[in-house]
Amino acid sequence: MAKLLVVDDESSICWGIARLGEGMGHRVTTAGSVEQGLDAAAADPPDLIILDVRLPGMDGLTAMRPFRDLVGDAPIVVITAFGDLQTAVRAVSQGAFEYVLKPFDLAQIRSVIERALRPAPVRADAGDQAADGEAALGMMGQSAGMQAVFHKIALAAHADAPVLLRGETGVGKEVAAHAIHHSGPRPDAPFVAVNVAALSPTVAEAELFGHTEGAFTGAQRTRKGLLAQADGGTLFLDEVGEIPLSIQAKLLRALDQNEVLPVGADQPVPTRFRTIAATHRDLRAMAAEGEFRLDLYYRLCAYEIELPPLRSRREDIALLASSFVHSRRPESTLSSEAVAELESREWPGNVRELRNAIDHALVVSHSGDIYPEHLPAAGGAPVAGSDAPGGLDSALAARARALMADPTAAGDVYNRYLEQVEPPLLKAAFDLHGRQCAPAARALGLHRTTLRRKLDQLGVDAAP
Ligand SMILES: Nc1ncnc2c1ncn2[C@@H]1O[C@H](COP(=O)(O)OP(=O)(O)OP(=O)(O)O)[C@@H](O)[C@H]1O
Repeated sequence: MAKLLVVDDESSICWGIARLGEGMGHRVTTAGSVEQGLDAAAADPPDLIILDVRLPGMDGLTAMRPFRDLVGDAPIVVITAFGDLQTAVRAVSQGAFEYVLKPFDLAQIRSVIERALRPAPVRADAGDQAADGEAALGMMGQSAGMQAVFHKIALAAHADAPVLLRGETGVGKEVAAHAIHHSGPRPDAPFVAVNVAALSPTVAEAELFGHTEGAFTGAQRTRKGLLAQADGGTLFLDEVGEIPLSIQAKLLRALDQNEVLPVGADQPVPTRFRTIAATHRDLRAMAAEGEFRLDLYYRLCAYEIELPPLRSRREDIALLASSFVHSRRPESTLSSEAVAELESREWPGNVRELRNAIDHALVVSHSGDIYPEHLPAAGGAPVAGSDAPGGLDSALAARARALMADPTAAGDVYNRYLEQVEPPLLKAAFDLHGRQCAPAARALGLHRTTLRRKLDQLGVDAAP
């Protein structure tokens, strides 16, 4: 039997966990505030603490240190309804055993209790480093998908394992890489970002590994490569799927041996850094096709974090959009109609595209608030480098959703939708057939007078 202490101001949660703990054969004490919890822990130190973050008086995260002083290494499980990146990072960096999001089910808590009380052969000491670099932690998201990402970032920050960030273009892989670096133990060490796709294959080797004076035409002096510049810090390899095969073996050797051989040099230069790589491509599939070395893939991907596309976490759109508006022009607000329109779109370019749409709207709306008419047209060109379905289907789906969300279209959505998609078809057919109604109508399978009437309505000069 173990002693559990539950600190939460929601009595129903205390009650539920207490019944669960007792059912598991443990003795459970509950407290509605940190202050009461500290008194209880001082009187009878528990073997496990389950601690809420938002509490009246001192908050749960601040309370972790005084609890630690009382209970030593006993596991502390943090629970919160308000997960954000800072909370996750602070909880993990202060040695939380686990970070559980509300609402949770009791089966989840049961499994955490079982694991927390299991004697651990080695318990990782997450150390005492406060999470600095808060500026880099401006990563936002309230969706369950982003909460899970924050948790993984927090775990990754305090491990040295190579991280692979996966996700479509614009989902936030680079901000996540910064967050991992700045939340880790060496936030002031160099963070060297390399966009591999932007490196020309001819100079990639010299850029990455450096070169000696005279190593090739134009190499007028010795230059330190990016891998050597990252020494002691983090190397962020963006678009790592684009790295030329010819360089992959040399990169793998450098990562394995913690040294690089600059072009033209005969002596390696030591360098030790953590790698964070990012890609929107499926590296495993590339490896199967022989386009990416499998051994390099394994070397880069000890820990994988998948960033979900924005269309699968629509609840983040209003939060992100409002904060982009606020950070650029605090006196403007985003109307609820604009939010509905933004939430209806597909965002193949993800958060980057959303941010650009807000920038566009801020220009168009001059100094006022933002309404749907200020936003750029939905479903722009597919975003380069994206595997997202950015084309016609998503543009049409976005229009459909916008109409469904428009109260003035209620009961007439079908006709209103056709009114929007039909004109480009009719005009294209008309133009393609030399602005002749008869052949255009034949190609479309419409009666000639029907086409003429429709073109008249559109204001297209369709005289026979
Ligand atoms: N969760 C987030 N909170 C706030 N801003 C974000 C978030 N995710 C992305 N952004 C912003 O969106 C833009 C694109 O993000 P980022 O460059 O990290 O994407 P990426 O996945 O690395 O894109 P690419 O694959 O094209 O390089 C940046 O301006 C970034 O600040």
